[in-house]
Amino acid sequence: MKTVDMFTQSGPVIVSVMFLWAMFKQYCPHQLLNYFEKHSKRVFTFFYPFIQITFNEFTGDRFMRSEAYSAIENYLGSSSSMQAKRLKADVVKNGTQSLVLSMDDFEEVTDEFQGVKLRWASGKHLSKTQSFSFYPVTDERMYYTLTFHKRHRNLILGTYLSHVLKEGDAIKMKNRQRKLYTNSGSYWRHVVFEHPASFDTIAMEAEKKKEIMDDLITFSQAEEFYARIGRAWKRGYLLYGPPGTGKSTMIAAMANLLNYDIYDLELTSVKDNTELRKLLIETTSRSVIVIEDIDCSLDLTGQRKKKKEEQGRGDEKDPKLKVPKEETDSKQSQVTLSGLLNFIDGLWSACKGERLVVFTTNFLEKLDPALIRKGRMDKHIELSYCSFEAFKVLAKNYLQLETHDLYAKIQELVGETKMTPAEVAEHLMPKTLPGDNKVCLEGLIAGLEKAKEDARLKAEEEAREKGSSPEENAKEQGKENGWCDNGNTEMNCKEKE
Ligand SMILES: Nc1ncnc2c1ncn2[C@@H]1O[C@H](COP(=O)(O)OP(=O)(O)OP(=O)(O)O)[C@@H](O)[C@H]1O
Ligand SMILES: [Mg+2]
Repeated sequence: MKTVDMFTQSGPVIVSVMFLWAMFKQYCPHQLLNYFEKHSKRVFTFFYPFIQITFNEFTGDRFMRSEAYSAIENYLGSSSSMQAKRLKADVVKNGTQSLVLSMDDFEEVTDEFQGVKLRWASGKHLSKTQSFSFYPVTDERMYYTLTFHKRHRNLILGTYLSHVLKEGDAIKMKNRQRKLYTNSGSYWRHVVFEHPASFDTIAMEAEKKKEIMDDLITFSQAEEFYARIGRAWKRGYLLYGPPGTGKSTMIAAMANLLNYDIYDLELTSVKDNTELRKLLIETTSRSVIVIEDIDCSLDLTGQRKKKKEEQGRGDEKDPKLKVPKEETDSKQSQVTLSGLLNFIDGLWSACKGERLVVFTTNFLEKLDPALIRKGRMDKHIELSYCSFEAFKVLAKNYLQLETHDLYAKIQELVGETKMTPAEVAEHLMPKTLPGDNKVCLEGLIAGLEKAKEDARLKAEEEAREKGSSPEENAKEQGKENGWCDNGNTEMNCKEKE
């Protein structure tokens, strides 16, 4: 589309009209002048080819900053720093401190959208408020005005303004300081969230890592999809595996990837389902709601089964319609599985914005199948003992090593032992600075050999007690813990069989 510089083209016309009006005022009879003055505004508006929109900093309620104003402020940030001569600076902390620039009062910048030029200007209303104070208080109210030619009315009022608001909100989300919330009883407290974990540093098979990242990114961009299919914009993840395999680290990496806040929900300190509901309703959009060690947080299985027996009806048929029995019985009762399931399924259908719900557990088999069925926990992710591929990620992070003569030995031992990434990482920590890579790798080999020997002795001892062979006993032991020989869960082993 041809770009039209409307301001340059229309300038001489406006100047001529104003000159004629001044001449007319000088020589015109009094009554006629009055008449013209009365109608001059209307005439001027008729000929004035531009439309002007004002966006005030405060809405009707003087204490509420207008969302549109702050979105525009963010949107204009980059063009302001390029074009305006006078700028205002503010510091934003998001991991590191960074400067955010916006245009100063009574500055102007131009913007271009689909070939149409527009002009943004900043202004300020000053008024003196009535006050009993010795010094008069000055009330400042900022505003932005947008000016554009009236022939672009539809484009600007429709597409352009929603583009500005969307872009402005996205910039605001990027610059904001993220928070880690924890609950103490029914109140959330927060600290600044600055965890360094990222998917680059997570030790895991590259293919699996990519699949998780793709899933997260697809979810975060799927607002229209969820609206179209009539589902709440939420996704449940269940992270399971032995202690020290990176479940908590992965949650931090997920939040960092999507730029989300984290709500770490401590269920044991929540008194009842009413408190749980309050806490969950208070969570904001673009957040990860985490319930760690779900199997330890509640006697989930027992309470659910007991409740089922008492009520004699299926709990999970339509959880949205039911009021948890505990809420009606007693305010002192504990959080129950049915309460938790109700909220996961139903509550956020009424809340705007996207949320991830992440459960972690060391014992998958202890969880009630109703809690982890697809739809509630959409994606089950196993974090397991350190594989050779995972070791290579750790070695790259900790030692900046791509390969080494000792890798072959490590590959062999890692395949035969169950060592968590946390333990492997501990061996790779340099003992002196600068570290000696060979010393670290030899330390790891010694650790792996010891773990292998310990496992062999343990299996022998248990076999002696049971009167079976060490190999059979090791297999039995794996099944009891829910883990197979190679560190995979029983469920996974079955899938593989
Ligand atoms: N897969 C991994 N990738 C990178 N680092 C890891 C990984 N697993 C564990 N670690 C390291 O080990 C430490 C402990 O890991 P983390 O707390 O994430 O384990 P977890 O699975 O949550 O354990 P738990 O079940 O006891 O809560 C982390 O600080 C991290 O540095
Ligand atoms: Mg953890």
